[in-house]
Amino acid sequence: ADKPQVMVLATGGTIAGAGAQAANSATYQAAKVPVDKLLAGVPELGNVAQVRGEQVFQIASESFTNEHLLTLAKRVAALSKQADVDGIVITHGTDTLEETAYFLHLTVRTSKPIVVVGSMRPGTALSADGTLNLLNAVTVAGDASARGKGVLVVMNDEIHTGRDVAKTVNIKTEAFKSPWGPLGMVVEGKSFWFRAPAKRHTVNSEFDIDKITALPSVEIAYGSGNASDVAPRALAAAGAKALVYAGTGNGSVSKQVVPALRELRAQGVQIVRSSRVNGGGFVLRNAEQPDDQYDWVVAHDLNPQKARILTSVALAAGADSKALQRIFLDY
Ligand SMILES: NC(=O)CC[C@H](N)C(=O)O
Repeated sequence: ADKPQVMVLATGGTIAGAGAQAANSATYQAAKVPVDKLLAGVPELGNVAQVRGEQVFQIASESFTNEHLLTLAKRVAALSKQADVDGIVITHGTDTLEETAYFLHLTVRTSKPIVVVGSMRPGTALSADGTLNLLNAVTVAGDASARGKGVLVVMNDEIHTGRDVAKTVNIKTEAFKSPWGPLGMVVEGKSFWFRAPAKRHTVNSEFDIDKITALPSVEIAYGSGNASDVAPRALAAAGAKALVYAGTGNGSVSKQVVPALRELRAQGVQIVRSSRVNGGGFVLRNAEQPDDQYDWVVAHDLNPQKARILTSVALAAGADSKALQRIFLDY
C-alpha cells in the first residue's frame, strides 16, 4: 500500500503488437493487445507500483492526429490532478512517439512524472523489448526523483527528455536517441540521473492543455536536391497556417523554393526553417537565409516533426512571428 500509484494509459503501437511467429520481429500487427493483458504480462510491475490501466486508443502512432493529441493530453492533465495518481505512463507506437511526448511536455502543467514508452518488437517476438521497457517506465513514473523533469521517454534502459528524443533507426531496439544525450538510466528497478532539461516545460510552460481547444494546421515541406515549390504552395493553398521547411544542412532553402516561401509569408503563413539532418540539425537565425528580412522563424535544434508540434501550440496561443521565434529559443 506504500507503493506509488501509477496509471498506465494505452494507445496502441508495437508494444501492443502481435505477430504470427516468434521470428517475426518486423512483420506483425501493431495495436492488438489490450492494456489489461499488457499489464498482466509483467507481474513484476506489482513490485514497483500499484498499477491501473486505461485504454485510451488502440492505434498505430503514424495515424495519430491533432485530435488524438488533444484527447490524450487532456486525460493526462486530468489524471495528474488526482491525489491517487503519483505518475502516469503512456504506451505508444514508436513512429510518432517523439511528437506526442513533446506535445505533453509543452502543455501538461504538472510536476508529476509522465513517461512515454513503446517497443521496437511485438510481445510475440524473440527478445521482445516491451516488457522490460514497460517495467522501467512504471519504475520511473513512480519514482519521486523523476518529478519536475518534464515528460520523459524510457526506452532501452535509457531515460530521455521528451523534448530532445527522436527515433533515429528502425528495426533495432536502440532506436531512440537524444542529440544532447539521455538524462539518465534505469537499471534493476532504480533510476540514475546525470542531467536535467534546460528548456521550459510542464509547470514552467506558458501553454496549458486545459485552454487549448484546437490546433491549427501546420504542415512540413521537405527539402532535397531538385526541390520545387509545388509542395509548399499546395500545403498553403490547402489551409496550412504555418509551414515547417525541412531544409537541407543548416536549414538551407533552394533558390527555386525561396520565392514561394516569401510569397506565402506575405500572405500570412508562418515559415519555420528546420533541418532534415538526422539527430543533430541546428539552424541559426540569419545564417543561410536572411530571416530578419523575410520575417521567417528558425527551429533551432528541433527536428521538423517537433517543430510542427511547437508551432501548432504557439499559434494556438496566438503567437506572431516574433513570439514564435522567442518560443523556439525558450522551449
Ligand atoms: N515500433 C512501433 O511501435 C511501430 C509500430 C507502428 N508503426 C506505430 O508507430 O505505432
